[in-house]
Amino acid sequence: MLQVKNIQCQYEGISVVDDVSFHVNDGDICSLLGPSGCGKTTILRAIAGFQPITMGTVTLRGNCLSELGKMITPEQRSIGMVFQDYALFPHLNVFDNIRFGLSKQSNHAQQRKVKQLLELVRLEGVENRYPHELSGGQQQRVALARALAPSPDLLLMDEPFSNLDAELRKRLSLEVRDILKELGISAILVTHDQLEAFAFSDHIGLLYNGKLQQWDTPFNLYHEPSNRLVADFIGEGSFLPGVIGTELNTVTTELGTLMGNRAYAWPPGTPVEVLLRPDDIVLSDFGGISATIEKKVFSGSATLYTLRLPTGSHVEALLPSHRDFVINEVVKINTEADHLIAFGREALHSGEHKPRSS
Ligand SMILES: Nc1ncnc2c1ncn2[C@@H]1O[C@H](COP(=O)(O)OP(=O)(O)OP(=O)(O)O)[C@@H](O)[C@H]1O
Repeated sequence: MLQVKNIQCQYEGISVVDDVSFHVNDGDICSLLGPSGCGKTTILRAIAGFQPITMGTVTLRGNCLSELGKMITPEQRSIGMVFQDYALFPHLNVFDNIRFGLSKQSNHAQQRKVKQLLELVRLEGVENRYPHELSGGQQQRVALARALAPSPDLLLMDEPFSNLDAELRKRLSLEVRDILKELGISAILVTHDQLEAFAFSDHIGLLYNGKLQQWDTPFNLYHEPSNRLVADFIGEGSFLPGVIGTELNTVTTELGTLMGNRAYAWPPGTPVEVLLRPDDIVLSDFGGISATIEKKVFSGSATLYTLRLPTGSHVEALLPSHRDFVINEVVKINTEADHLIAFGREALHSGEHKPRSS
């Protein structure tokens, strides 16, 4: 339903979004993820109609909204927007804030719609309060209801949960996802919080320096990063040196010969680095490689350990926290990595794609 094709955006002649393309299907919930300044908000503003584009097109349901020299106004786009600071009208109560976008409808239709939305976002009973009389989470729900009131085709959300504490943030983002899924509304969320993007989205676009590095499902972004930049940015993990083995799909490393779920295009003996996620490393009761606990970070049900291997290389392991290892303790480990991603060592730090034969 939304197609963003080869768009470029500039500020004062300098390109900050370059050749970005993706599409959003009906009912799809997506996120734009990336470090500060990578261009997420600029892309969202280009879709909303606040930011001109200097190349490419933005098309919604087949209608071109933006191209070079053309920008349909935000009000004519059938796109709702929720901002980081909620942008509620301080002089209007909750009911009137939500009703704001419905001015073209009859009074009766407005009343009915606002009541439905109050129920949907679970704010019945506070409709007469003013924004300053609401908690952050309640204000965010009002902002959501107001953006949903005109039944937009697409909802855009710019860091909508970032002013909330961690617990509320998590709960509200899942609630909002449920509401959007219930209504079948497509949405794009801008966030720099990857766990939020993982939990919220069907698809995620990872941006770096104004370029889209990968548009994929959260699972693939984590397990099948398309280049080194994505692998570095997403999740925890370590890169272990190895060489392509003689057997198909294998890489020989100091943790043994690892077998992945793909055929590598490099010839045997090519030096590579393999990406090992913390959940790829398991404790081994029989045999295995000795590793020394160097650091540990407790996170409730699991502990993230940094382990030093005999050669001095490091890997990370996420282990159930009921077994509590101490710093400098030596443990035996093995790998269980189905998605064995390798990068050519010559491509390190260049962000170059890994060769794949299939
Ligand atoms: N009005 C402006 N004038 C000039 N440069 C701008 C303007 N707005 C943003 N930029 C620059 O454009 C680039 C992209 O900014 P953008 O706000 O899209 O990034 P972002 O990924 O949303 O960042 P953040 O996560 O920090 O909000 C940045 O380098 C930023 O400094």
